[in-house]
Amino acid sequence: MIEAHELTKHYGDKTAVDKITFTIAPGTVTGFLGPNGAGKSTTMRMIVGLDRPTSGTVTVNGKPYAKHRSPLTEVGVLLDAKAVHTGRSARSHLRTMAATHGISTRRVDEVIEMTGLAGVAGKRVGGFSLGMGQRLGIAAAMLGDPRTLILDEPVNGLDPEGVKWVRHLVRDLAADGRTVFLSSHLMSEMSQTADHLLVIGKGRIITSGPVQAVIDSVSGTAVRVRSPQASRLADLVRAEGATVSGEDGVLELRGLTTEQVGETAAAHGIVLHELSPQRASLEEAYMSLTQDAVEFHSEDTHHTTQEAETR
Ligand SMILES: Nc1ncnc2c1ncn2[C@@H]1O[C@H](COP(=O)(O)OP(=O)(O)OP(=O)(O)O)[C@@H](O)[C@H]1O
Repeated sequence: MIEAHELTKHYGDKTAVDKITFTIAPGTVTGFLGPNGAGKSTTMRMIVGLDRPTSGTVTVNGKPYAKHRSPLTEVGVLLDAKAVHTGRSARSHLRTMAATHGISTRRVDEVIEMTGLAGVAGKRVGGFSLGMGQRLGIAAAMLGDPRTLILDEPVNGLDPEGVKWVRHLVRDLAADGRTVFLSSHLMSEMSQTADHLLVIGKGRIITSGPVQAVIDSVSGTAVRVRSPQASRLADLVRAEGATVSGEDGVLELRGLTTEQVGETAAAHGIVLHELSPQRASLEEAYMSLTQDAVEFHSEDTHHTTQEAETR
């Protein structure tokens, strides 16, 4: 469980995190989303005591991180996988970490096995690929068998097999009753991995809630209907308050549920060839939610090409 209350961080004049209050519940995977510079890493760093809040509080499993006597067994953290630049082997790096926290070497071997590093555990970490570094970072986070995991961009640099592995790993950890809080810019991956979302922009919470509720709050659900009597159905559902668009026997309705549309059709003997909810993707919802919070807008590609041509 992670609980933040009015958590705030200023860097000089810059407000990186602005009075955010949230609870990350155990037994769930909570995705932390937001554009570059939104304040995700700063929030995660404050949770694990690497940055001191300017004001407000944050606790993990009921206490500030620094107050835990054995933090590694409470909270597993992956913040910057590239941070481990060492000439030591992966095994020796993990053993050193384990030794300073009273964790057995058997557990080191377990996490090496669990993260698929067995074949390279004797190799120098400095020579690791980005993906191997991520796996090592996850192994280190898992070392103390913690109740809470905080993972900043855990799939960054992983190949598709690695991405799938992280997805299953975090889902299993949450199913075990653990708290998993992870950030990612990969929306399709997040929609498959997370139960809940916390979306921030410019240091403030934009929205939070179950993934589908967040998507529906933005787009609402449209209903697609195909019928040989489409125009008659369109008149009926309009009378019930739906907005209708479409042509050639295919309608897209908003404002009614699939159940309501089906029942209206049945009550008037209208034949349906298709009746399906049309949900927006998380990516579409995310873009719409964060459009005012993006600090670093990309230039329009077309525009850039034209500029390049005139140079
Ligand atoms: N040590 C620092 N000193 C000054 N400003 C900082 C520092 N760390 C972060 N910031 C600023 O705080 C804001 C939030 O940064 P943060 O790294 O938390 O965002 P983020 O959501 O993790 O972004 P990204 O998705 O790019 O990793 C940014 O404007 C950033 O420039």
